[in-house]
Amino acid sequence: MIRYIDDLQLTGKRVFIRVDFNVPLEGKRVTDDTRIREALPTIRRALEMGGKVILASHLGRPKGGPDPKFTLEPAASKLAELLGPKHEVILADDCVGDAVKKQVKELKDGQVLVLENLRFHKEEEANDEAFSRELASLADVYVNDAFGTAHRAHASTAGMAAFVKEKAAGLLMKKEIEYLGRVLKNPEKPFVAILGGSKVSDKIKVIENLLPKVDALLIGGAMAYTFLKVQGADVGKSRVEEDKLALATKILDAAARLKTPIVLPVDHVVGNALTEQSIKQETPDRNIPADLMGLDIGPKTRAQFTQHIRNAKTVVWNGPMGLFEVDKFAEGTKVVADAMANNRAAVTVIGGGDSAAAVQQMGYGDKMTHVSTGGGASLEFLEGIQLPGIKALETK
Ligand SMILES: Nc1ncnc2c1ncn2[C@@H]1O[C@H](COP(=O)(O)OP(=O)(O)O)[C@@H](O)[C@H]1O
Ligand SMILES: O=C(OP(=O)(O)O)[C@H](O)COP(=O)(O)O
Repeated sequence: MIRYIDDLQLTGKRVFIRVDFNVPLEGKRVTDDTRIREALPTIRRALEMGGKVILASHLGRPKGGPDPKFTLEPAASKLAELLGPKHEVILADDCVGDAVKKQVKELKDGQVLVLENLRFHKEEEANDEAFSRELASLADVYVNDAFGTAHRAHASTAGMAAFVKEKAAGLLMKKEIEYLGRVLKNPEKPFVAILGGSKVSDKIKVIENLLPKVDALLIGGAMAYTFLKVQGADVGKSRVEEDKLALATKILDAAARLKTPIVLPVDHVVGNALTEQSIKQETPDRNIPADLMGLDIGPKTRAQFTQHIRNAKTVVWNGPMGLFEVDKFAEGTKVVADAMANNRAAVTVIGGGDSAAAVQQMGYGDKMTHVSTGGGASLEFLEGIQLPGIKALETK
């Protein structure tokens, strides 16, 4: 059983909240504050419930020692801006040690203490027991709201849960488990999954887990060419994982046995380079000229995919339909986002990573039922793996 923050009594207690403030930066500027905004409901709830709020996160992949390039300072400033003048946000110099203990002790009502990057200590990623205990010593209550990092068994995401009196999931974690879980457990039918992105190998376990559950699996993006090659189509210079052809064959056979349609592109937008300078052509069918590569799904495929999405009651999508970073190859990704946004009768869930970024960028974010804040974490969740960060919250 997992308890949620609302199930706890927080008045006067030190509430240690593991958040995922691993946000993209340009210098000192946070270029996408989604993860910070998504953590606000839990932070606000803990403050309203009278808790003394301590936030901890990693940022980037520093090499196990302090490094100013990876300070949480930009994230803490962004948080202060989002929380408004009623709350003071204090950034600690470290995440453990006597100075931090003192700051926790002196924390006043309404103040929020942000600990410095957990990965400045190599013990964090090593899930070191002594370090876990040290983090736990700062907490009366441990709340994990870092869904984006829930696939890591680190001290702050898993280890410390064993050494705290009380533990619970935060509201973002709750939302992620609810919506991603619904897709896996009892999706309303018809249930359509759309997978794209660069590699079959990244999505193989997701395909295997979803195949028996979905009414149709739509495949776009570069990964489609490995499947098309197996089926005997000409794929030209498209990205194909030659060493995954046998695997793709196995998946197509499994789908045939289950009578689950795998819908592959029937036409493409092709080019000769991965840049805006590339030529752009549409193919009349699924074959690609020898000297060109498939960089987006074509208009007939877009229409087919749209039709499937329009009729669905549950849609889950992970991975772009083409080289969406280049405008002239972004149409397929946009059409899928648009079709999902316009199906108001369906539960629409976007796995994190590039597809989530594309959906936000294109302005469809708030039109989806749920856009996951986790890339790797949402993929592993959809693979059916119990994430260590969630498992650690289980109580008897
Ligand atoms: N046809 C294609 N040719 C080359 N690159 C592609 C193609 N389709 C998608 N991509 C690229 O794949 C990347 C996303 O792949 P991936 O990391 O697997 O997706 P996600 O992060 O959503 O799981 C993007 O950079 C996108 O431009
Ligand atoms: O951004 C993250 O992962 P993601 O890019 O897969 O969503 C998480 O914060 C985990 O970071 P990590 O992959 O350095 O452990």
